[in-house]
Amino acid sequence: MENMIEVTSLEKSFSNYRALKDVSFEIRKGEIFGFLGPSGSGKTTTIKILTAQLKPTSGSAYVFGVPTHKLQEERYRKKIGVVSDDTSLYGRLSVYDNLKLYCDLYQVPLKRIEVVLQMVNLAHESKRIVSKLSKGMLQRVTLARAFLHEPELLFLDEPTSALDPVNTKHIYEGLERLKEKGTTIFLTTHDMNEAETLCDRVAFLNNGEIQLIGAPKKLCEQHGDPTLTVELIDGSEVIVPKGPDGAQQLFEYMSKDQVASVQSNYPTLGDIFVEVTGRKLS
Ligand SMILES: Nc1ncnc2c1ncn2[C@@H]1O[C@H](COP(=O)(O)OP(=O)(O)OP(=O)(O)O)[C@@H](O)[C@H]1O
Repeated sequence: MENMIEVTSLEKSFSNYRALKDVSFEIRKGEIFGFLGPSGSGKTTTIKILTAQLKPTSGSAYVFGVPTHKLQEERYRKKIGVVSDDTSLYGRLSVYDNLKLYCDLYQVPLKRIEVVLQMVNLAHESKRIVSKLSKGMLQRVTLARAFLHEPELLFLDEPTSALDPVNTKHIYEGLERLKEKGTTIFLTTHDMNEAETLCDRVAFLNNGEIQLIGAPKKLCEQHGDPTLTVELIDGSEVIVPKGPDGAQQLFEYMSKDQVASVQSNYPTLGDIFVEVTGRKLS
């Protein structure tokens, strides 16, 4: 599969502080890739380098097969969408007028506004003045704006941090739809559930270093305990090993109709993060 992003031995220092240390990863076309790390681990710095807002100190970063400094060119800018804390919306204008300005800038038909407002559950709020919106609504307008020009590559810096569960679910559905259309998504989050729900692969970032990369399910299997917990109908629990011995035990419980449930003993991504980095994510 074609790579959308290729980062090799990336370093970023601010004065003497090394914010990114020998960071390497690639992101395939059409993937949702999660960058997970606690506050200060270097997630935003990475996004800023990948969107040409910051220059790396050393190492290389390629997006669409070109070095990131070329991304300022209009033909590449049009293919990228970025959502971060910095909303850059016009406070005195309505939601609709903010999006209209963006349509003009990116030569997008105005009918897209309705589509993206529906994606972020703001279809009935288009006349609201931006300065009067809640933090969560602002976050959703920023997402709508990033979806407007149907970018090939989306950078989302903690896209649901201000959202309630209903709107979070709405955004997840929107992101899944974009993925189905082939959009590649680079997502940073503190939220392990978000990563497990959305991401094809995740990288754990800690103190500017990548400590683990993989598909959430695979990571859980690799770090899992090779046992099953069998809950019996009398309420007791038995741990049985996976494999032929466990199968025999399970068969005996089942043939006596004693099994209420069977569960794999997999850790969550959060458990693995603590195991690998020695620290909690949030
Ligand atoms: N312009 C800057 N000048 C000096 N230090 C900086 C600058 N930008 C980031 N840093 C430092 O680099 C480190 C990584 O910051 P970064 O914003 O990338 O972390 P983060 O993982 O995105 O954190 P958060 O989850 O809180 O947004 C932090 O220690 C931060 O203080």
